[in-house]
Amino acid sequence: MTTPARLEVRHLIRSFDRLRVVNDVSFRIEAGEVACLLGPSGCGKSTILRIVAGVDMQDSGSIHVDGRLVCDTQFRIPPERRAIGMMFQDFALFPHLPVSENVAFGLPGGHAAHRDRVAELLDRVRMSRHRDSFPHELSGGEQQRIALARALAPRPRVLLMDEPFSGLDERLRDGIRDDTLSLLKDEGTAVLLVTHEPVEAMRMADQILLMRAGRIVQQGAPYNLYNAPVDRQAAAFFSDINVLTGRVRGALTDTPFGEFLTPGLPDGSEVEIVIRPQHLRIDFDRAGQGPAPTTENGTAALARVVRARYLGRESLVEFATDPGAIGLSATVPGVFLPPAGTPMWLMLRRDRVFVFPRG
Ligand SMILES: Nc1ncnc2c1ncn2[C@@H]1O[C@H](COP(=O)(O)OP(=O)(O)OP(=O)(O)O)[C@@H](O)[C@H]1O
Repeated sequence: MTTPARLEVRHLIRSFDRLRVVNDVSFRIEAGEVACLLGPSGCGKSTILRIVAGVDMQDSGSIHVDGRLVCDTQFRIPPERRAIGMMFQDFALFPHLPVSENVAFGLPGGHAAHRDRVAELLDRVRMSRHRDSFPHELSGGEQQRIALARALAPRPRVLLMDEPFSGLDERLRDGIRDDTLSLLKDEGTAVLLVTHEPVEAMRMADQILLMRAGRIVQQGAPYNLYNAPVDRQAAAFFSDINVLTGRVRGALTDTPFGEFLTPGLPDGSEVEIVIRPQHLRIDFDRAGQGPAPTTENGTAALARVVRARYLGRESLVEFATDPGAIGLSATVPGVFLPPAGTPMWLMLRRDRVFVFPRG
């Protein structure tokens, strides 16, 4: 028998006005693991969070914590007895209570009974000197740290976080995310975090649950989602993509970059060959006839620069193939700004190409 997960959600379904906004969603999160529900606005992420928290009810499916049933359609443990903590986007601190009382709010007996735990958490989030301040005296980042300390104070088995960094200044976010992650790991709680930002999910998650229209379309480690997306949309969620289209003939598809193996797809069917801009190779030998084909990079295709822009850490160069005028983008580290019209040879990193039947 497998060990029960800290949080397990089985076959969750929820409809509003006969529209299924959560459509047969299942996943497991282990203790100490951070899972990110990632997807575009309206795909059902917050609805799942609310059902797990107990403030909304599913139409079917069940929720289990450490193997114990928390809620199905017949049985329901009330939210306050689920050992599930919640941290909201707006932090929802109590304005009339000082920091220490805010942190102690969910603890039976309040601050007086739990001075050590409150002090430990305030120290951990580097807010000890603000213990007597009121929320309005704190910056957004400081309020976030108090909200985190408050959510963790009762040692919840599971912590739910709904876009917890979205209200923060962009420049502060990376640092706060990293501090939050290290505290969550030390506490060993299972975390279900909702976000619509791929960068945030990549940075925070042990496991990403990628959602679209009420379903989980792919789940796994950030590395797997980035490097082995299930379809074109999943690939496009994490970065810009280049797409070449072609038709299968004898398990091969011909493109300006040579033939690609497309086994298992019927003759005549259309395929999309997807590549991220950082995996398009530019050959800098501009005057020559182009590099010889290699197994790693396939055949080179001639293209002309349409536009080049400097983005800070890298440059983005847009090309059109010659002939064919297929638009392709490549990112190049540092400053690389060739003038429009410059001919260049391009190659695709074959091991980084994704081939999908055309959707
Ligand atoms: N109480 C409700 N009554 C009717 N429709 C609802 C209700 N709650 C959510 N919905 C609808 O369900 C869908 C999913 O909403 P949900 O808030 O779960 O999406 P989300 O992925 O969290 O989006 P966002 O990132 O914008 O918060 C939306 O179309 C929303 O309008």
